[in-house]
Amino acid sequence: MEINFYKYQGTGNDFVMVDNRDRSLDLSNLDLVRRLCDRKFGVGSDGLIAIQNHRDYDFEMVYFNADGSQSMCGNGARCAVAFSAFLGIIEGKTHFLAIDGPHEAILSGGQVELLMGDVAGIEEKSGDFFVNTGSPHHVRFVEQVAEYPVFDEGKAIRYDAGYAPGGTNVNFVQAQADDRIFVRTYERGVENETLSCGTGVTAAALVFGLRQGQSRVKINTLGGDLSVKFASNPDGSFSKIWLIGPAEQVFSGKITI
Ligand SMILES: N[C@@H](CCC[C@H](N)C(=O)O)C(=O)O
Repeated sequence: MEINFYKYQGTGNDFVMVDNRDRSLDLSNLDLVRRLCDRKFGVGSDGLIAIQNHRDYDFEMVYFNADGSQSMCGNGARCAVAFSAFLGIIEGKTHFLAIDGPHEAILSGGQVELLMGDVAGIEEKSGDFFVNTGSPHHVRFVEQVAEYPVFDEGKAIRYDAGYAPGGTNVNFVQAQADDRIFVRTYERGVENETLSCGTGVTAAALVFGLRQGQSRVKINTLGGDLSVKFASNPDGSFSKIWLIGPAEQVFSGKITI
């Protein structure tokens, strides 16, 4: 059996995308998901996204990490919006469903503005921070993020007993200006550093923006530039959180299964 797939990247976070409106791909087959994401034995990606029909939304995004686990993916959602426009499901604006609930997005040129879910607040963790932006994120500020041992430190925190059993993603953040940060992320489910993580930079931007009194933060990642704007509320929560950045189709092909 052959299935058409597309490859997308959003600031270097890369995804195998499948139009699964006909449900031809069996998403309960996690061995297949893992094989397609494998960089040696498959297409190779940080995750796989299936676009499916939904009665109440333009589409549903079903996201898997490369290891077959599921969570919310901000960069993946931006790519899913671009892919849905490519498929003719949506035009400039959309209302779609992801694992953490409904989202809105605006697509203009190659840029996607994604409305994230509201965030309940920021937890302090012995000088670091924890924020759930649809996926769990530990945030640590460091001096020289370019030289920081992201894999080793990220893995240690990801598997820390305090985050068991689910674990967490881990973001290392360097302030570059009053309204700009550099972020490197160790992602659970990929079990490695990725070039960018959308929910991760959102978590880092909320912590940094609140501290700096900024409602818009620019973010550099190893894979490119993003920005986050948000409203902070008196009770410590955040709303109207927009993650903004590029999403691009890089190639397409056929999967033989
Ligand atoms: N790369 C993603 C995050 C994907 C989910 C994460 N690895 C997890 O399991 O929590 C993003 O862009 O947000």
